[in-house]
Amino acid sequence: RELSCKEQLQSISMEWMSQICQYVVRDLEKYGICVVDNFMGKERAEAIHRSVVSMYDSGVFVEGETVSSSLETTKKVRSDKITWVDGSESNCTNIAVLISTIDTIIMNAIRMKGNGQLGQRTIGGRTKAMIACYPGSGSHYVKHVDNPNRDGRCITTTYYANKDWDAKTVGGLLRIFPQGWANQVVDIEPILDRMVFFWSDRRNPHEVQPAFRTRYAITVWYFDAKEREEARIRHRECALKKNKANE
Ligand SMILES: O=C(O)CCC(=O)Nc1cc2ccccc2cn1
Ligand SMILES: [Mn+2]
Repeated sequence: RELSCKEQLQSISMEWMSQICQYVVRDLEKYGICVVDNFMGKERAEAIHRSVVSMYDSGVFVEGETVSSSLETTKKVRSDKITWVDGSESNCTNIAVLISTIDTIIMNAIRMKGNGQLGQRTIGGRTKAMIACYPGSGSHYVKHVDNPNRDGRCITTTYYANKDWDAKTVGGLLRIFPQGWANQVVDIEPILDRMVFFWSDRRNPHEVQPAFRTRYAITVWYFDAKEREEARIRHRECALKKNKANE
């Protein structure tokens, strides 16, 4: 019988967990970026790869929105296809284990800090998991900031599910331009079972370079409780203003 999500989680040793949390806390606070390899282990990583491939083949992915740079030309700023899952969907048990593992790491990283904060942030909630597929043939994502205007998202966590990826031949690098590092860039190959954590705000502009092979990534964003609440209030106020204007 397939182990339940809970049983699978328990099998992940607590020792490993606390090791990873230390890296995440240290690297996020020091560099704003943390890369962890062999995050789920080879067997589970390959199962996640199979799950996202079969989901993609089943046609549930939709176009990532294209932001028109001006009226006449709707320049394609991104060409990924996405689908959102919470892990309860069919064929998503492994993704549910991935999401729970990231949750545990983030929550324990905060507990480790003692003051209940990670980088002066109090984490309060997260998005569902966004599975993105770059269908190859040069698909990319132009340089952007995930959260430029305080929408509440504070940590971006992206997991890569690409077998035998070789960026020298098929591109697809995640390139981060960390603010305050002069003109240094951080190039991250989207290899199988690699997990990346980085601050979602203007500290980490990043791009996905053109990929010439199908490229899968699973992203979960964690909210800063205070910033999220403030964003909700601003959102409600501007909705009220709009209603008043329409009356
Ligand atoms: O796949 C990677 O290496 C990262 C790709 C990436 O930056 N994806 C992404 C996807 C997004 C989708 C909606 C809104 C904001 C978004 C910001 N970033
Ligand atoms: Mn992004």
